[in-house]
Amino acid sequence: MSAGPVVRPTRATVLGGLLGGAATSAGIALTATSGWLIVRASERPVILTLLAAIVAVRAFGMARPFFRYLERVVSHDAALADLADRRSSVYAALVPLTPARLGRRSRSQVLTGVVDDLTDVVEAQVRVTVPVLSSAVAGVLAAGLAAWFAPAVGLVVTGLLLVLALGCVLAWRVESRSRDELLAARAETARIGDLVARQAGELRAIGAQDVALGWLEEAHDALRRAVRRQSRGRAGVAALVLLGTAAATVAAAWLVDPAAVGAPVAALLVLVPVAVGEALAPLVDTMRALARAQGSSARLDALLDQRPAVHDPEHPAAAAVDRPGDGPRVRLEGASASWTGGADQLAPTDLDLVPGRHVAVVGPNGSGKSTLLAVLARTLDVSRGRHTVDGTDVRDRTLAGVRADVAVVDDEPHVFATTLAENLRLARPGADDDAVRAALGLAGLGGWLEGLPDGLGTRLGTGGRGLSGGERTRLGVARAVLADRPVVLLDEPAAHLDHPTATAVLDDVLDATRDRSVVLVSHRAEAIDRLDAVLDLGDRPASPLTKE
Ligand SMILES: Nc1ncnc2c1ncn2[C@@H]1O[C@H](COP(=O)(O)OP(=O)(O)OP(=O)(O)O)[C@@H](O)[C@H]1O
Repeated sequence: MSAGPVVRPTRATVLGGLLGGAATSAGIALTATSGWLIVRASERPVILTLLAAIVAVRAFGMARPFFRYLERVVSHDAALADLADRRSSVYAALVPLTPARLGRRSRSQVLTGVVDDLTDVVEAQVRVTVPVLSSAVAGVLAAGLAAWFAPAVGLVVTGLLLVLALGCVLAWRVESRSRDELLAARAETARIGDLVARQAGELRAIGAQDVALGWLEEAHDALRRAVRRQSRGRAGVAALVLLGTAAATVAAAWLVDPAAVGAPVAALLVLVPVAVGEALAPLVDTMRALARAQGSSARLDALLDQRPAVHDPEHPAAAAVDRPGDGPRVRLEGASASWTGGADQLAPTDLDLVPGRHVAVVGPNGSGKSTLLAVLARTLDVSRGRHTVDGTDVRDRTLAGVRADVAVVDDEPHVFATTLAENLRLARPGADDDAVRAALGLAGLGGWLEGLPDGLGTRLGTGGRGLSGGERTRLGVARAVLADRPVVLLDEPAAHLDHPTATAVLDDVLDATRDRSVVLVSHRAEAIDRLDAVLDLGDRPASPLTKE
């Protein structure tokens, strides 16, 4: 899926552009007719002859905010609706890419980036498409009106419009070029600053502090140069627009003959380039929004155009009906996997899971423990070897079918800003209160629940009750228990807990999942003695079950 073109006129943006054009034209007409009125009034005519112009000045003065308001309502309404639609479709496109195609950034970082980028792209409708259309409408009207009074002034205004268009192109080039340069320079400054701050002790110990400070100085210099280039570019474009307006005003004053058209009309014509320059100059600034939106759109496209790591087969096999126990038999035979399609991050691994069997997975950092869980949860497929469920290769089954058997508990279960009951029911919508209470009890949260003033209705998360690390982990376990899936994958559930809490939590987890197949990734020795087998991924190349 692509984020779509940045500038894409729709019915609403065209309507917004026309309304904006009416507002900008009213502003130009207000300046021009005011000039006419002031000069005509200085001739002290009969007051009645000025009435039409006075009414016109008032009408233009009121029309400008009126049309601007309508333009804002129409264009913002359309942009917000567009944002809602595009967010839904982008989230839907992100789901199949999660987690394998999202890189190593956390999901919240990915989501924050996507939300910001999408907002930039949608805002471009309001900040770029509408002003460009408005300016085009107002510019053409002003040039036509001036040409009607004096063709030469019409040509001058047309020339000014061309200068403004050139200013926009130059501004867009300045912004597009400086965007990448500034982003790279800022990232490099932050990276080296972080290194110097975090590793200060080590750098001092090896006498490399001055060298590192030199790198920081170089990074700052590069950032300064990038900012200076951008500022110079912006200043140059602003000067071009101002000089163009001044030159057009002088040219109009030189070309208009007050004796031929009368002093009031001459004043009106001389003021048209001033009014056009003033009303359309902000268009140059919209090029910042355009360049930013194009960068955001390119980032979104790069993310969303990826092929998901796993997908449904064309002709899925049916799930086994006669299972040996209460759950599936899951087997890995020489299974290896890669996140990127290159080198394997999980070396050939064997695993045999049957209901009631609890297996610990250990190994040093980066040995592929979480990758193994991703394979079992089918967010990643094996690159070699076999992954079967009840004898059927999982790639012949639907993703939903395989995942329906699996519950995953990671080291930081998310607590949503809603009630305790709703936080649990995410795992099994429709579960009644008794089932929710039972799951909390099995996860060791029974006593905690009794102490809550509002029981299951207690609000958690932002604005609600906070949870300790242990309570949070148990909440994740309670969700897995409530989900009632036969295979439970636990990714370092006790990672952030102290020793006694970790022991208690892991004991409760293993009791609560006694009849299920469990794979527990852990660096901690606390619970491992209670498990049926230990799979050591640090023990390469073979990966035997070392304890039976
Ligand atoms: N979503 C991902 N995209 C790309 N590479 C990844 C992704 N997740 C993990 N990796 C890489 O796969 C390799 C194995 O990582 P994995 O998280 O499975 O190891 P681990 O044994 O669980 O490590 P740790 O104990 O630090 O959690 C690492 O090199 C890691 O950088």
